[in-house]
Amino acid sequence: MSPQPDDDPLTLAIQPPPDETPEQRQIREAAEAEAKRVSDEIDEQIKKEKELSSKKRKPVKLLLLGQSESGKTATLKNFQLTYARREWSEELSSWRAVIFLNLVRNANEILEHMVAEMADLPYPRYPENDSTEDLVLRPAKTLPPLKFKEKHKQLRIRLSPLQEVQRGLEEQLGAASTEIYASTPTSAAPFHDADSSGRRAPTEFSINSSNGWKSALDKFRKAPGSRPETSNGTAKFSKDSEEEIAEIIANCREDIKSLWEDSIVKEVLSRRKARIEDAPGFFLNDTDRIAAQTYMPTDDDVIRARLRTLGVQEYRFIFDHGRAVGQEWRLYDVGGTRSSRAAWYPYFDDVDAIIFLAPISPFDEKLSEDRRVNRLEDSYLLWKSVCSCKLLARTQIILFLNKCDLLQAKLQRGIRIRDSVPSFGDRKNDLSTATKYFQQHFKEIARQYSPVQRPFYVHLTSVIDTKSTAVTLGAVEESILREHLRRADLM
Ligand SMILES: Nc1nc2c(ncn2[C@@H]2O[C@H](COP(=O)(O)OP(=O)(O)OP(=O)(O)O)[C@@H](O)[C@H]2O)c(=O)[nH]1
Ligand SMILES: [Mg+2]
Repeated sequence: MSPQPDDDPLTLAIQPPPDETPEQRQIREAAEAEAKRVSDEIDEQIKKEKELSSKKRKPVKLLLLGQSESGKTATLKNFQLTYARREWSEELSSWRAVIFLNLVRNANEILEHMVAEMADLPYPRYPENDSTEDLVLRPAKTLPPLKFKEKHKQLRIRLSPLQEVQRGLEEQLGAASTEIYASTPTSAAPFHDADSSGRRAPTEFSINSSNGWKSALDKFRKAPGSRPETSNGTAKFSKDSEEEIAEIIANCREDIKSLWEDSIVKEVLSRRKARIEDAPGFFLNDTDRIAAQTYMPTDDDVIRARLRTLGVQEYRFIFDHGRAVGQEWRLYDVGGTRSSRAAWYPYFDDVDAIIFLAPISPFDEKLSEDRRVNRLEDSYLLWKSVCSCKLLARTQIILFLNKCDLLQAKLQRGIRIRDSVPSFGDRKNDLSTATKYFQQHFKEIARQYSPVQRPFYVHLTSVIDTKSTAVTLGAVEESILREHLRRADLM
């Protein structure tokens, strides 16, 4: 039998005494009201703290934008290296195949130039409407022929297995492992049309986890022992193909080094204006280390490895230290070629911040996908479109003027900016003047085209330098987090 209300010990305990005087009753009721007020206040405080912590827990969304080869993926890798060490370490070994491919490609490219020079083939010509003077190439014959020796023929024969290795690796790593050289001309910002018409770009361009470097690496990892088929259907690499590839490359080590160090080969490259050392994924100065069966990639190798991003890739990290420890960040890394940019627009919605990468070293280079377009000019156009995009009007944009190391090296070689950028005029041709000049140009575009004025955040970077990039990312992290919380408060 359940107790009657009057018998309940708790009810009995809190009941006012039967002989309570009116004064005692007043005091008791006041005390009860005060206790309730304190209790309500505590409840309210708990509710607010819960709300704040759920706002904090909302993932920070960060989009990496910029033309192809601007350093978006390299920046993403720096984030992972700095804030998610465990995942980074787990992935390190998967990059071995990509680095092998980069090195092998370096060697094959030199061989191609050497063979062309031996056969006295004319130098490649770029389209008629290409206006850069240094690309107007002469036929090989105008210079005295180079004195190739037996050694060069031997190198060509002994290094021929590297062609098969390159094909095998490209097949296994998929489309991300090859660059786009020419595509149908597209505008700098094909997403712009979606913005102005108020329509969203088609969503089939959204995250496609079956492409991009992450899945390229996964494919390779899942395929130990697989037999990649060559174009004629024969299986070229048996057993553990990566180990077999490592062995072939290790056997070619001395020849690769000898090719790269040869003075006639250097002259070939100079005549053909092939600056392999400035191109993405250059590893020929590390042949000793990489062309070894026991080779394992270092942090720096992975940052310098080149694998093109396809589509849009999402990476989720829980930051393992720093101010944002425990906070989830979602980084979106996009493919930067002109034809990939239509896929960006759906990601502009609800993004906390954008890091825009503009490489400033290629002021005298053309886009590989459209050889009529100067790379710096393309970055200006893209920056203008991003700054003027209405959907991004209130989004924090951080500009990285990247590849400062390569710019420095170029200027030291005596390449004059004003030859490619006439408006640079008679300014001093040094790093500090050049970076100030480019920075001013980007700042002016932001001021002129942003629908709502916003602070101009800029960093001079060389994102292959992991130490200095970690410091930059520290500042970026703080500023993005502050903005993230401010936005959360407004919601
Ligand atoms: N020397 C130097 N190399 C850099 C720098 N930033 C990036 N790279 C290298 O340039 C190459 C291209 O960089 P990625 O990060 O792959 O370029 P991306 O912007 O992701 O290019 P897409 O995926 O094609 O859009 C890689 O090999 C990088 O290691 C830099 O500041 N200095
Ligand atoms: Mg990329």
